[in-house]
Amino acid sequence: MTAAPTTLLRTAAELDALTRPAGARRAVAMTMGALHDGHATLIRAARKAVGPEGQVVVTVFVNPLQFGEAADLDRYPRTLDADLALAAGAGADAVFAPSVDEVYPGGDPQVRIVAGPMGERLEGASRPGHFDGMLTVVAKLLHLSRPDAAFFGQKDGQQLALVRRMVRDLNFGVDIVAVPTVRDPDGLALSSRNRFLGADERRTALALSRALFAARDRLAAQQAPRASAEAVPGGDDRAARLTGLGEARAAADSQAVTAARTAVGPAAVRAAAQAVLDEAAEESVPLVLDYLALVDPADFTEIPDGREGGEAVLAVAARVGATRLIDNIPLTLGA
Ligand SMILES: Nc1ncnc2c1ncn2[C@@H]1O[C@H](COP(=O)(O)OP(=O)(O)OP(=O)(O)O)[C@@H](O)[C@H]1O
Ligand SMILES: CC(C)(CO)[C@@H](O)C(=O)[O-]
Ligand code: BAL
Repeated sequence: MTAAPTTLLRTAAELDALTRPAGARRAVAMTMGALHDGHATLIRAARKAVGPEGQVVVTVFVNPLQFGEAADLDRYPRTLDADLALAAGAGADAVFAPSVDEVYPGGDPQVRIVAGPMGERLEGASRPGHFDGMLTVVAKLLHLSRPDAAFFGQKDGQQLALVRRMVRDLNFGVDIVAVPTVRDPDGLALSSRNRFLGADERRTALALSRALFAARDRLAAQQAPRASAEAVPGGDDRAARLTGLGEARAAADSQAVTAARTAVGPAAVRAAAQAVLDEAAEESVPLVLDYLALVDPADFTEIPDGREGGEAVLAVAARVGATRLIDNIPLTLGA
């Protein structure tokens, strides 16, 4: 079955004139185009949320304001015809694909959203001004499309956290919905920039997701003995009693269990990921690490080594050849 075509809207006036039935909810999925299945998942989630009566608008706009390197902006893929077909297949009613002049008619805007300290860490440190430019266009696109809900991918975790923060701090009155990262079967997070990777580069790039999974597995392995330690009645007391009885082997086992109980920590999680990245740095097509950080999902500050519980995001950014990639994974410490 071929999907109903989406309406292509080129101007703010056309978007403004897009009507919806009374009571129908509108959802927006913002993109920079070169759509892939990660975007399709966002659009399908939006469609599911608003139902068949609702309206799904996809925006396709490569926002110059959020690019630092001119070369990155120039080579960013632009594939509007394929994007329209993908958006239609995923359930979009309309695609808003304005020109740069349409979005910024007076040139670069004088007044912008400032991301603040949270926008200066990690991605913000590597791409100065990126998050100010991103939030400025997200604010504009929210005003132009006036949705009830906007859908963002967890792959761009810091972006998602900042959009949530802007909407809350500045009372935008729109629901921000997060969509889990969609990956290729081998683990690589889908990204429009993946198309720049040659076969060898792609093999090296797999180290990003492998590093995150290694950290997740290290955490799970530490948590399994910890869970059984908690099931042993008496823990440390029992070890002492057994030593007293000369049952040295059993005491050693109990002490190992106690040690495992305290071993769950940020340093071990980071180390597991770092080991994979270090290996990839030695490949003939090397991975060049930008950052690996275990952060608090609320504000993207680094989690101190002493913290053993709570939600965390392990985030990584690296270059392979001329392509810069990011990925992250949510983790629960001490669960
Ligand atoms: N693999 C993915 N899974 C889920 N959501 C994704 C994925 N890739 C992108 N998205 C989301 O789609 C929206 C648009 O992202 P964007 O157009 O920048 O795509 P992209 O693949 O991240 O491109 P790139 O990282 O190369 O700029 C963002 O909310 C982003 O988080
Ligand atoms: C949210 C966004 C569309 C703003 O340009 C962009 O940062 C993206 O594609 O993630
Ligand atoms: N996917 C986030 C947008 C950017 O890289 O500029």
